[in-house]
Amino acid sequence: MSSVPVLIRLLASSVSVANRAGKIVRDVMSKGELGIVEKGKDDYQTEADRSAQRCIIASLSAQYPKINIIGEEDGNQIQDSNEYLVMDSDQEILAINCPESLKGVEEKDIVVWVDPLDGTAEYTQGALMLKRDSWEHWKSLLSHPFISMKWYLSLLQSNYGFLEHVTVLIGISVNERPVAGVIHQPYYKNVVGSDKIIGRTIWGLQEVGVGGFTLAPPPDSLVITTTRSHSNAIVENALQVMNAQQILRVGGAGYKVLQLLEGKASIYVFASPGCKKWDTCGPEAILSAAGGKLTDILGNHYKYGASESRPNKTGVLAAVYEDLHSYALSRIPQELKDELAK
Ligand SMILES: Nc1ncnc2c1ncn2[C@@H]1O[C@H](COP(=O)(O)O)[C@@H](OP(=O)(O)O)[C@H]1O
Ligand SMILES: [Mg+2]
Repeated sequence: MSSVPVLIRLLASSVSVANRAGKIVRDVMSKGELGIVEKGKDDYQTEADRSAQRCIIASLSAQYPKINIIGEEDGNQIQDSNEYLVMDSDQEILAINCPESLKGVEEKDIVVWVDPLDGTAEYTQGALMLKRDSWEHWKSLLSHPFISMKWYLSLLQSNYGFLEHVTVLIGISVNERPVAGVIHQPYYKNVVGSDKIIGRTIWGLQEVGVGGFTLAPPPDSLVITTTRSHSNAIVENALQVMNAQQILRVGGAGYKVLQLLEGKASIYVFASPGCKKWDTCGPEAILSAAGGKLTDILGNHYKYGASESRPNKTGVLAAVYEDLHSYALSRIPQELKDELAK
């Protein structure tokens, strides 16, 4: 076991702990007590964010004490977390042949970025689906302060509301660059043989590739994916200049990168400082392991060293093909780049 390089062991542990965190996310939802805290404008935290982060940080730091692990939520108290300790490792990942360039990586060289629940807005809105069999519930939603008629209709039409947009993200960086990552989708519905399976885990590793899903080429027409809950005038401006056939507004950075990887969207454009390092580290690692590229709106890569500032101040631009990324970059007007770089 100890002959397996630390980077491979860490990725295998991250896959296992992300699965457990996904179960925590589902359990909090089914208990129905979300414990919502408002961190800032349009920025919420729930009991699921807190507990899933405790589980991930406690489990990884118990096994890899010298790794610097940074989570989205404050207060990484790891006392009382024994119930959450996950010491399993994904066997498929453990069997991977480590690329030469990563064999010598030591714990002290690694920074891990954790977003225990990406798409919190969609998660809290998903709670509205809990009592979906009750007519009284649907009637009461009509007067809900956060729900427009358009949302109401889209909620009525879907089984899970926006819960499929929710992901657990773990990004592994070395020398400031993301080299491996995990995106777990707690509400993904899957049928294997006659069994209904809920949840899936996608991973990527530099020079090795990706797993947990089927990589698909981008759609024939230009489809842009972007935020559905954090838009503003600059974000919309950057969308307009793309000349897209369709705009897919979905929640979470992880889910948007999944849209690229599964051929549902061509480019992810978000011209705003709202995303943070934990939103992009894991997704960027997987996207680049699949041959894609994630940068800011100016075309520069983010750095993931522990001392980097948390916000991705100059936005996100990503695509599964380099030429689509270059196209998108060429469409962004200089004034817009200047505005974000201010
Ligand atoms: N204006 C803003 N304020 C706070 N967080 C923002 C934001 N814009 C984007 N984000 C964060 O970036 C992630 C993706 O956002 P979006 O779904 O709008 O594309 C979300 O992560 P979390 O859900 O983990 O908080 C979201 O909170
Ligand atoms: Mg997030």
